Amino acid sequence: MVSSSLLPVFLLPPSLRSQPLTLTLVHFQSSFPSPRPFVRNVAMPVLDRLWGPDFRIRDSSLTVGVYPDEPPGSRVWGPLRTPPVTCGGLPLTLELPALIRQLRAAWTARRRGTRGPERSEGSTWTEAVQDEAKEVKQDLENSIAHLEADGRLNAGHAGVLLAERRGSYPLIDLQLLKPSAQQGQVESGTRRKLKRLLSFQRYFHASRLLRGLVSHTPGSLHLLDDDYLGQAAHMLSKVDSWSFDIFLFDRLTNGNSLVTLMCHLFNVCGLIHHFQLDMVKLHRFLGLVQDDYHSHNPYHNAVHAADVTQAMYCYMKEPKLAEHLTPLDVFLGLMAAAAHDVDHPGVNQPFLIKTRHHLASLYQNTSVLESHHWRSTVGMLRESGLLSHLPADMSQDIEQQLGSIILATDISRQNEFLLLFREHLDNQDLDLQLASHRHFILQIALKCADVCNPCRDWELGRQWSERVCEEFYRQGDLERKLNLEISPLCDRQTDSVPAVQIGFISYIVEPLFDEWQRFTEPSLLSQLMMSNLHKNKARWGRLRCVHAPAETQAEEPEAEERDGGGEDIP
Ligand SMILES: Nc1ncnc2c1ncn2[C@@H]1O[C@@H]2COP(=O)(O)O[C@H]2[C@H]1O
Ligand SMILES: [Zn+2]
Repeated sequence: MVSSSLLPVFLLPPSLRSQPLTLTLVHFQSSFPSPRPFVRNVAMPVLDRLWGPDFRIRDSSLTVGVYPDEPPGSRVWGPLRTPPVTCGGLPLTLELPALIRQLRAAWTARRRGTRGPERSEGSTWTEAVQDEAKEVKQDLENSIAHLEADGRLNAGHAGVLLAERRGSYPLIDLQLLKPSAQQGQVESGTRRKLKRLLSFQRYFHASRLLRGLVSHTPGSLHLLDDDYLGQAAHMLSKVDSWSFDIFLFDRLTNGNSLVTLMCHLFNVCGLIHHFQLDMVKLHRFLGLVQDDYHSHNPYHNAVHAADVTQAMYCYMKEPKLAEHLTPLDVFLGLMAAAAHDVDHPGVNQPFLIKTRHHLASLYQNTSVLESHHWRSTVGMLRESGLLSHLPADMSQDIEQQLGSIILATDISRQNEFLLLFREHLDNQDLDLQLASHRHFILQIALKCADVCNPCRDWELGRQWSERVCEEFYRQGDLERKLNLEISPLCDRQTDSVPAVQIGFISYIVEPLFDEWQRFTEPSLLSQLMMSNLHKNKARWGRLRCVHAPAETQAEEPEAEERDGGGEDIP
C-alpha cells in the first residue's frame, strides 16, 4: 500500500461546490496499481469530508467515436460492452478516464457560466479546443511562476525527481488537509498551495487532451509543414529499412515521431481494421504515451521509443517469425515497444532505491522502472478507452501480456532470457504455433530492439551511444551533488564513451544478437546487423585508443569471457 501522502489527488476548487454538478476527481494514474480500493478507502472519506453530502460522481459520455471505413461490429470480439463498476456502495458506472472527462465538462460549464453565453450550435470542437489552449497557456505561465517560487520542488532527493517528473501529476500531500477541516474549509495557506498545484495540474491534464490535436488542426499547418510531412510520408514508405533515420523522421514530424510511426504501422498492419479501433482514441492514447516520455532525457525519450518500435517492426517481419504472428501478436509487439520506457525518469533503478523514491517501495525494489512503464501504459490505455469495446477478459489479457513483454526489457534479467533462448535453439524446440512460444519470442525481439543501437549504421548508433552516456553522466553528476556513490559507467571523468560502448557491445549486445541470428537465419537483416555491430565495435576500439591515456586502456574481453553474457548495467 502506498502512503497516502504520495498519492496525487485532484480536487475541484471550492467555487465549484455550489454548482449543480458537484464532482471531485481523484486521479492517480500510474502510481497506484489498484484504483478502486484507493478510491473507496482513502479518497472517498477525505473527499466526503471536504465536499459534504453533495459529493457524488456520475457518468457522462463525452467521447466522440470515429471509426475507419469498415463495417461496424467485429467478428472477433462480439458485442460491445462496458462492465459496471461499484465503489463504496455507490453505483459508479465509470472508470477514472470518465471522471476526468467529467471534470473537464465541469470546467467548461463553469467557464460558460462566468465568461458569457454558450457557444453556438455551429461552433466546432476545434474552436473549443483552441479556446482551451489559450487558457491552458495562461495557466501554464502562472503555474511556472508558482513552481519556481516553490522551494519544495527543489528540496532533497525526492524533490529532485519530483521536479523532473512529467508524465505523472504533481503530488498533493493529503496530510495538508487538516483533520479539522469541515465541509471543504481548508486552511488558507493550504488552499493557496492546492490552488497552485491545481492550476499546474490542470495544465498537464488539459495539454493531454489537446495533445496531437492542435498541431493537426486543418489550417494550422504552414506550407513548410506540408513539405516536411511529405518527406516524412516518403520516409514511411521505407519504414522497414534498417537505415531508417529516426532522428530525421522526428524532425520532419515536428517531434511527433512516435505517434506518426505508430499510426502508420497500425494502419499498414491492418490492426485498426482487425481490432475495430476508434481512431480518435488511438490517437489520444498514442499522444499520451508520447508525451509521457521525458523530452529532456538525452536517451530515454520518445525518439528512443520510436526507434525501438521501428526495430521491433523489422524483427516481426523476419520471415521466420512473420508467417506465425497473429494480429494480436503484432498489436502487442508494437504497443510494448512504443510504451516500454514511458515516463522514464532518466535515472536507473539503483538510484531510485538509494534515494528511496516511492516507485522503489511501490514495486519492492524489483523491476521498478519496467513495472512503472507497464502500469503507466495500462493507466493510459484505460484513460483513452482504446480497448473499452473489447470483452473484459480480452483487454485484461492484453494488459497482462503487455506487462510480461515490457518487464522482459529489465536488463538485469538478461541472463535469464539469454540462457532460455539458447536452450530452445540448442534443442530446436521452439514451436511458433504455440502462443506461449510466440510470446517468448516477442519478449526476445523487444529485448533485441531495445539494445539494437550498436547494430545500426555508425552515424545513427554513435548518436545513441553519446546520448545514453550523457544520461548516465547526468545521473553521476546528481550522485556527486547528493554525496552518493557514483554508479558504474556514470562518471564523466573516468568512463569514456568508447569504453562504455565496448563493454556494452561485448557483454550485452553480441551475446544476444548471436542467438537472434541463429533464430532468424537465413536472414539478410541479421547479417547486416552483425556486420554493423562488428564494424562499430572496431571503430569504438580505435576511438578508445585515441582518447584514453595509455595506462587506463583496458583490454577487450576475450571471447570466453563474453560468453557468460548479461552483466547488469545502468
Ligand atoms: N549504446 C549503449 N551503451 C550503453 N548502454 C546502453 C546502450 N544502449 C542501451 N543501453 C542500456 O541498455 C538498456 C536497455 O534498457 P533501457 O532502454 O531501459 O536502458 C538501456 C541502457 O541502460
Ligand atoms: Zn528502452
